Parts: sequence; structure tokens; C-alpha cells
Amino acid sequence: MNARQLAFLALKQIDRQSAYTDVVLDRTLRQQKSLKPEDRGLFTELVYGIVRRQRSLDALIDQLGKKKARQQPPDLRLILQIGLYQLRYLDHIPPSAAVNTTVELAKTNSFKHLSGVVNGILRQYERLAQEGDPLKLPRDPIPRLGLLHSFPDWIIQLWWEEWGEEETEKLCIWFNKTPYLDLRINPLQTTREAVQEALNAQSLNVYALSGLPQGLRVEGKTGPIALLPGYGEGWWTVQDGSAQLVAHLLDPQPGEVVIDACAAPGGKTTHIAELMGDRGEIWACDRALKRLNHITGNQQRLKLHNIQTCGGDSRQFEQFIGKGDRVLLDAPCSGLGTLHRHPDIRWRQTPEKLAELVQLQRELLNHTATWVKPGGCLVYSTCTLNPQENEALVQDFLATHPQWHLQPPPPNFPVQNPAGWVKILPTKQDMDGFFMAKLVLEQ
Ligand SMILES: C[S@@+](CC[C@H](N)C(=O)[O-])C[C@H]1O[C@@H](n2cnc3c(N)ncnc32)[C@H](O)[C@@H]1O
Repeated sequence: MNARQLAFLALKQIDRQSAYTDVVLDRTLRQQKSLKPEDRGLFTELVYGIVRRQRSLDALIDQLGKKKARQQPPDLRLILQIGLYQLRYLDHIPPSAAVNTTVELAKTNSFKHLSGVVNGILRQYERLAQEGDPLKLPRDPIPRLGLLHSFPDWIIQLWWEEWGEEETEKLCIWFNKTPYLDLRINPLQTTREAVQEALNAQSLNVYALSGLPQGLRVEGKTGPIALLPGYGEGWWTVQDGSAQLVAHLLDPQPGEVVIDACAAPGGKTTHIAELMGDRGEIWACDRALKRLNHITGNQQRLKLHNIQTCGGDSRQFEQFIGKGDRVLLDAPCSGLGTLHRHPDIRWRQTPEKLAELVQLQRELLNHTATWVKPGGCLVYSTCTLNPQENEALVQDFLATHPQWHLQPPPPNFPVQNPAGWVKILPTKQDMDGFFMAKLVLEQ
């Protein structure tokens, strides 16, 4: 099967069955083992890109077609999106190839009678593109940015209020790029230089992430992650640079008791274990039991031994009260700092869901704070760019818990903020958007 037909089938599952983009993508690539590397690349680009750019692509269909995108037969709308995406966003595909393959796609998927319509819309796009941008934008600046960069208006509004127009547009552009692949090397098994060398030997361009002693960034197409050198040997874990900062802020020490309240699939738990030199007691809790099992697998692969798992709702666990030297609450959040990795989040999240998340985060923070020993600490972190889930929540906690205070990161920490918490803005630090705050309980 060719890449475009596969993309069409994958997009159908995402559209109709509300399946997660990364899940459908991984499953398809696993099933299509004989797909050539360049077809894997095109397939991945089409699926991720079209999910991301849905709003702009539909606006083009609305403007160029006789029928609006929502009134088109759903499969035809996807086919038009596949064609328009290639014309608008892919430089390496000649326009004639984009048009012809899309017309073919229509014919082989029961739209022979409408192949002329497909051809007409795509050629009209091409004609208009000679004179300027065929996408007509509204005057109102919020929907203008939303339509141009394909984000819902409420996300634009949220960022605009905090950072203004220019930064919001930069964020939109950043989140529409293909994400980097960052690795965290396991210092108990290897060195950063050894991993760098092994990956260089596969013709991959790899460089060290500054300020992150275990961090590497890999450029270019890697193919399946598990086939990269050192994966099976437990030399490294895939983890974005900003996520690596969380365990450094927690700063766990060998021999301590550390409790990770929302741990699955264990990216940060295993980092904590590495920083503790695999000495001490780590409890990894999560209510997603299947995901919690991944921690056990990861622990084995990384040759770590001191992590124990505990399945269930962390708001209910009484057994940890007063036990933790350090607690990590890497809270469930709206994920607005990872929109480039999870292109469907922008369409799945709503302001109402965000409000529900804040309530859950508050309950988790209030309860897991009771797990901390006097003199101990708790790191609260999220991968979102939404003040209600971040600084507002922490400020609220501090206002109602006078025996706690905010501890700023040490001077050598790579990201600083005068307020005392850590906020990673992708456009400044070139990493996923993140928030983290270290809270300390009085002796
Ligand atoms: C941001 S993810 C954690 C990622 C993880 N710390 C890592 O680095 O790999 C948030 C996790 O919170 C879990 N979660 C949500 N509500 C929970 C609750 N009430 N109790 C325990 N875990 C919960 C979710 O299942 C999810 O795995």
C-alpha cells in the first residue's frame, strides 16, 4: 500500500473512532514492516501534519469548494485535506504529483464520480497560490492567528493574554514544527560520549543539551527507536530536555524515600532512580495500571532495582503520609506544552476540561503534600502552558498552607525565573513547554 492510501486509512481512524494520532501511527508502522523508509516518512508527515493543520485545511475547503468542509462526504474531506496539505506545506512534492496522486486517491476510494471536483479544488488552489496566499483570513486578530496556524481560538486567547500577539504567533509556529528527539542517557550503564559515538556511527547528528548532564538531541530521521544502538542495553531513555529538568529540581539523594505520585510510564521515576545511584526506596504510583506496568519493563531495561509500583488513585493513599523525603507530583494536565508531539491535543482539550483538571490537580497536590516528612520537599510539575494549572495553583496552595514555602532552583540551574518557579517557554528554551515548582515543608 502506498503512503497516501495508508495516511487516508489512518486519518479515518483518528477522525471517526477518535483514536489517538500517535497510537494509530505506531500501529500502522508496526503492521507495514515492508514500507520503504521514504514512504514511512511521508506517511508520518501526512498524518501528523494533517491532524495539526485541520482548521486551516478545512477553511481552504470552505473557501475553494462549492460545499463547506463539514458538508462534504467525510472521506472526501480527508482526501481533499491530503491533497491541500501537500500543496501548501510540503516543498519536496511537486504540485502536479500532489494533484495527480490525490485524484487517484479519490478514484480508488469510491469517489471516481467526484474526482473532477477534487482536481478542480486543488488546481484552483495552485492558481491562486501564484498570486499570494489562497487562504483568506478574518480581520479579528484572534481567529486570524487561529485560522492561519490552525489552533482553536481559546488557546490563542489564553497565550495572547499572557504573552501578547508576537510571542503567541511564535508559539504557534514552534508547535507546528516536527518535534526533536531528545534522549536521557543512563549514567549507571554508559556515558554521554559513548552514546553520542554509537549514534554518530549510524550517521545521525547528535549533540549534547546544554545544562542537562544526561541530555542528547538527535537530529534527522531515526527510524524505529528500539532499533537504535544502546536501547536494548538500557543506555538511554527517550525524554525531552524540559522533562529531564524535573528530577534535577527534585534533587533526590541516594538512600532517601522518594514517592512519585503520577508516575506512569515512568520517564521521571527512572530518572530519579538513576540520580539516586539506584540506592534508596522509590514508590511509583499511578491509577493507569497498564501504563504503570511499563515502569517495571523500563526498570528492567535500564537495569534499575529500587522502584516499587503502587496502582490506584493517589488521592486515596494513606500509607505514604509523612514517609517521603521527597515527593514528585507530575500532574495530569492539559498538555499545552507538548502540542507539537501530540497534534490532536489542541482539538481534544476545551476550557471546560481544563477547569476539571485544575480541580484534580488541586486535590492531588493537597493530598500528596501530606506524604512529605517535615523538612522534606515536593516538586509540582506539568507539561502545560496554562497559568491556572501552574502558578495560580501553586500560589493558592502556598496561601492556604503556611508551613510550606517555594524554594527557587539553585543558581546553576539552567532556567531561572524571578518568581522562584521554573517555566519553560519553547520559543526561548527550544524544549517542550513545562512548569515546575519546588515546595518545601518546614522542619
Ligand atoms: C503527566 S502524566 C505522568 C508522566 C510520568 N510522570 C512520566 O514522566 O513518565 C500524568 C499521570 O497521572 C496519572 N493520574 C491521573 N490522575 C491520577 C490520580 N488521581 N492518581 C494517580 N495517578 C493519576 C495518569 O494516569 C498519568 O499517567
